Amino acid sequence: MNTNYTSTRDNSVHLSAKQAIKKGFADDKGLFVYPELGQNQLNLNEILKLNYHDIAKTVLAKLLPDFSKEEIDESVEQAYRNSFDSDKITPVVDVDNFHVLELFHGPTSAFKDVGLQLLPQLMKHVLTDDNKVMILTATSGDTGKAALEGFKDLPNMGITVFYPDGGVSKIQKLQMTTTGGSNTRVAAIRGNFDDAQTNVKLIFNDQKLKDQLGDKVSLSSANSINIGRLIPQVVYYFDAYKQLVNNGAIKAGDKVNFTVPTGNFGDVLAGYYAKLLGLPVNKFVVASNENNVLANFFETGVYDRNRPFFQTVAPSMDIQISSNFERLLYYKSGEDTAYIKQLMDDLEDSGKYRVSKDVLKAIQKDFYCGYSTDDEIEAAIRDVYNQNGYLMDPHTAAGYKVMRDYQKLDDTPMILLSTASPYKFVKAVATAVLPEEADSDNVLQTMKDLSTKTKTAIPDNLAKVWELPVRHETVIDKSDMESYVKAQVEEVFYDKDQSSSH
Ligand SMILES: N[C@@H](CCOP(=O)(O)O)C(=O)O
Repeated sequence: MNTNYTSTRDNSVHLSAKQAIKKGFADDKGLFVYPELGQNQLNLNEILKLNYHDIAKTVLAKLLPDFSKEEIDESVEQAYRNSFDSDKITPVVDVDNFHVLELFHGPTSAFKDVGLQLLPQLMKHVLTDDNKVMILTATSGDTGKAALEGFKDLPNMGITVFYPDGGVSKIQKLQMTTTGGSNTRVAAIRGNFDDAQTNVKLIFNDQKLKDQLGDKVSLSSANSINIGRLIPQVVYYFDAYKQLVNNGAIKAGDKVNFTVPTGNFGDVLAGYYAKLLGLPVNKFVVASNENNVLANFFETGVYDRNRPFFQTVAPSMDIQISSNFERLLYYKSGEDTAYIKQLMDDLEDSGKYRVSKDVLKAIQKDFYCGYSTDDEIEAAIRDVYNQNGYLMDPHTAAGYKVMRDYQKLDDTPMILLSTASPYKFVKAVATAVLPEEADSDNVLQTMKDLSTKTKTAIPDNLAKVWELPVRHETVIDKSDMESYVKAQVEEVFYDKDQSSSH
């Protein structure tokens, strides 16, 4: 068996990709990583000849070596055959002197669909006949709905989503709470995203709960902490580069920059994996919102989450513990798992850690980081719409502002990742381009007016979500998440007669 994966916190761990996907999260609280990722690169010239599906198969074959060719082919085809409204899956659009990589053409209008249409298909090949898995997901708005949609009604799989009560947009909430399916569960928690993510991680490592669930039921994750969610995102970096080569914007081998708005650091880490696998990238420009822990880290080398938590107009990035940053530290420290364990223990004990000068320098070599305030996000949406007729969502707009700052230093061709449809964040977008309706409580009407004014189509799933009955109204304390999970495992796997209204 190929046991290519280890833990960021203990290099004596050896697991296959299938085992890592099934577990989602390491027993030592670390994340699964593929050591020496840069040692065996992909052939860029070959990749440039492929369509999206075939690039996906090539990347997966490299990073998930214990999946058979048939398993990978079937998973990719099932994931992407009919679910996206663009043949390109993730099309690149030219705007001004930069390119926008639109990642919101999937069934829930967010980039999370790219990973979460594929992860459930991979999971089918991971579970043996009598295995059952409950997928636990912490969301600040986008991952939740994409995970619910991906895992809905799949045999032997259940999906439980926790979101911060009052901490997501009205439409994000509606998307999640109207989800059908007999195996879907959604609970708002009294707390923020970091509380949800921290408690989900604690639940994964709760031995008493594992004993109660027994051998046949395991828990796993649909967040980017799971390599099966993260690796599919590597694909669109290669595909975007190919699109630029094909439309003559760059020549094969030229370097590009990517700007990535991010909270949990998964999306931009997937880009770094693409670079390690041979994609010619000069810089990754990382954009946060006012929860600017990462931006401060890039200046000081100190990751310090002891600060107020802000609810911003870009709620999916309202995150102060960027889980995947741990994976970057692993690679940038020379895969020093003892060092990573020490840093993460410091974070747990005191809410902060300081990296060495060498590690900070190594990170700054590939990454630049900045942040955007709510006012800057609003101005960016307005300016780009007025000047270029292109409508951005608030997260993409946060990226735009930081990208413009960085472009003063470097004129390498730039690709800005657009992470979600503007129609998921109608209030913030209307404030920028439809100010007369910004205060309206009628979000559906504002959505329609936004579409009329900007001559852009409302994605089907977001237009129809208003007609669906609300099925999930549970609100719980964060301290009750574990008992909630236990009860949902019982219902989903052992009591098929239960009403699916939760
Ligand atoms: N931004 C996310 C938060 C979780 O991030 P993930 O990429 O690790 O799933 C969200 O919208 O839920």
